[in-house]
Amino acid sequence: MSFFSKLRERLTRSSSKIGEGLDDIVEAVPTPVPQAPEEPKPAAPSGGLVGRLFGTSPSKPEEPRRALDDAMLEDLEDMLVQADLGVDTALRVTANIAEGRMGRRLSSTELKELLADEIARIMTPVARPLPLYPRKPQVVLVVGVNGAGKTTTIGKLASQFRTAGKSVMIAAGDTFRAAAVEQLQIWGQRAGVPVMVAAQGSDPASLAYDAMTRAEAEGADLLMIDTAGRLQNRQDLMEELAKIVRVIRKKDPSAPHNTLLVLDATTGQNALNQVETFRQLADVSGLVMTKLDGTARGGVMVALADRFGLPIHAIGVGEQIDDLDAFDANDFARALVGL
Ligand SMILES: Nc1nc2c(ncn2[C@@H]2O[C@H](COP(=O)(O)OP(=O)(O)OP(=O)(O)O)[C@@H](O)[C@H]2O)c(=O)[nH]1
Repeated sequence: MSFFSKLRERLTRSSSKIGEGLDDIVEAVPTPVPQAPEEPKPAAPSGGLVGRLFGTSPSKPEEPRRALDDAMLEDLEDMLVQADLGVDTALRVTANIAEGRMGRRLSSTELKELLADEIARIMTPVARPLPLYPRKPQVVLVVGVNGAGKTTTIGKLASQFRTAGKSVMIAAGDTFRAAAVEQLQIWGQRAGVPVMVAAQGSDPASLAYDAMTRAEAEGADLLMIDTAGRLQNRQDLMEELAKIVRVIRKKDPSAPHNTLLVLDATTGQNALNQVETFRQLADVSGLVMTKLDGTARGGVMVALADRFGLPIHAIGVGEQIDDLDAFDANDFARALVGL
């Protein structure tokens, strides 16, 4: 199954929330024909947005339509806020949809197309795969709260890099949690990648240093370093992360080359707070969003992109090794609105 099919199939809780929300908005106050003008249809559809909107659109003549007015915009805004886009983003998206269309009679399909387009416009600049550098080892520091999906993401990424012919090494930097280390070892085995561990409770920075030394000696392309996610004591965590960075910079002043923040989509708006917090703790260079399957809160991705503009490198839609892929703005936007 292609990742897009998987995304569309697994994003159903978010997409039905938005898709059905849009159906309800249009059907709440259907405008009888022909009280108000419809969206103008060009004579010859030419593909792209115009073609999708007016030419090949599956919108049938009998589809209910509602004239775009302030009340409809307010409904749209409320629905988007409830779908976790956040107030600012919902306002901006709604205003853009309204521009030049007041009074037009829109079908739900047309509204979905318009919304997908607005979402894609916000998300396209942040849809950037994890950049790969010629530097060996490229050091990828992985941060995020416990349970966000760091271990799983490291395992999935390691497996994909291996498949792409890269040699990868993992350092289990959450040395306090034996279970976290074990999980990482299991993922390492699955991905066919060595996992460096240290005694429970030992200094993660010292493990990071040893891992750097080994990765350099073995000529590894990538070193992925897992970290603890205890936000209960921010000061400790900040010092721990700062020390890891200090120590690996003794080996390579340009490291870490990426600091990935892993976020759990099911936390909704809380993901925004986590970005704020981790940006104070570490120099976050990009995001990975996990658990988009089984949550109705996928809209938070749009809020994240709109608020922070940080690259979104990958998204996770399940627990299996191939359930992570690069983030594609158009695929995501269309899947999210239920198209
Ligand atoms: N449904 C779903 N579950 C996921 C996804 N990514 C991770 N998980 C699950 O989320 C749980 C936590 O993931 P971990 O990778 O262990 O999270 P972590 O951030 O390393 O957490 P700690 O090990 O507690 O620090 C596990 O049960 C994973 O299987 C995803 O994309 N979808």
